[in-house]
Amino acid sequence: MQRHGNALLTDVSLRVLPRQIVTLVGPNGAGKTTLVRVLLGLMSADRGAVRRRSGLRVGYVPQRFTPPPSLPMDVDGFLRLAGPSTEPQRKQRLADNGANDLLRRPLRALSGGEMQRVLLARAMLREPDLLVLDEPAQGLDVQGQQEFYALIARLRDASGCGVLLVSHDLHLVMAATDEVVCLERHVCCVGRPEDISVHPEYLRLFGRDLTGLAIYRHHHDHHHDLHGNIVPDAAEGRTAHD
Ligand SMILES: Nc1ncnc2c1ncn2[C@@H]1O[C@H](COP(=O)(O)OP(=O)(O)OP(=O)(O)O)[C@@H](O)[C@H]1O
Repeated sequence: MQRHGNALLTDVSLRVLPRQIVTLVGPNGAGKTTLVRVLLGLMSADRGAVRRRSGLRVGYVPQRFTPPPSLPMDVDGFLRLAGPSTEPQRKQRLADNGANDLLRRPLRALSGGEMQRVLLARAMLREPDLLVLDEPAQGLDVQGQQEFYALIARLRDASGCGVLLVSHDLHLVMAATDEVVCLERHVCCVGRPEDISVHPEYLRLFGRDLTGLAIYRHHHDHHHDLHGNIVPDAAEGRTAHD
């Protein structure tokens, strides 16, 4: 996929199965959001195909949502915008997310963590087969992120939906994910966390200290030109870089 002569995504392939949590990690500008937008049908790729199971329902949780001042509504009003639902259903979705007391709260009064739970409740009201979350825990503290990822895993267990999660927080998502896909405009590395966490290639890509806060080190046998195209290092006599 190219835009304005820049290669945004090249040779990307990924699959999300029912009940599976797939986490997309990669540095800033790696194309994670672009890939999510292609998968959601909001952008079209120049080549390739997106295959959806027939009748697939998708729930989406964006990176962040700031309600405009011109939208004075409470949480219940916001959830009603998601589509037809009853008040007990809306209450239940909030309760599932540990946000029981937020139904009558003005949307603009919510904390960052509360807003993410409301956005998740809104996505789950659609009873999705696939839940897509683009860096949903950004802005939460470490404990808040851990709780949020654990909540996503519980919702997956309860509903059986597949989950595609975008995250920078490799060390936190490791516990909650079934498969990690590392993207830097192409797929650098993919596998089950327990397998790739001991794989030399994975350690080379992400650093060795997986017990503490993971140090995000990204090693390559190639580099990218100014347009994002992949250039093998051997072609220019370069050595691998961090
Ligand atoms: N429509 C577009 N036209 C041109 N360039 C674009 C377009 N959309 C995205 N880009 C560029 O593509 C690159 C990838 O952007 P994207 O938002 O997908 O990355 P990301 O991995 O989600 O980054 P971050 O972690 O910073 O959110 C960026 O350099 C961005 O400027």
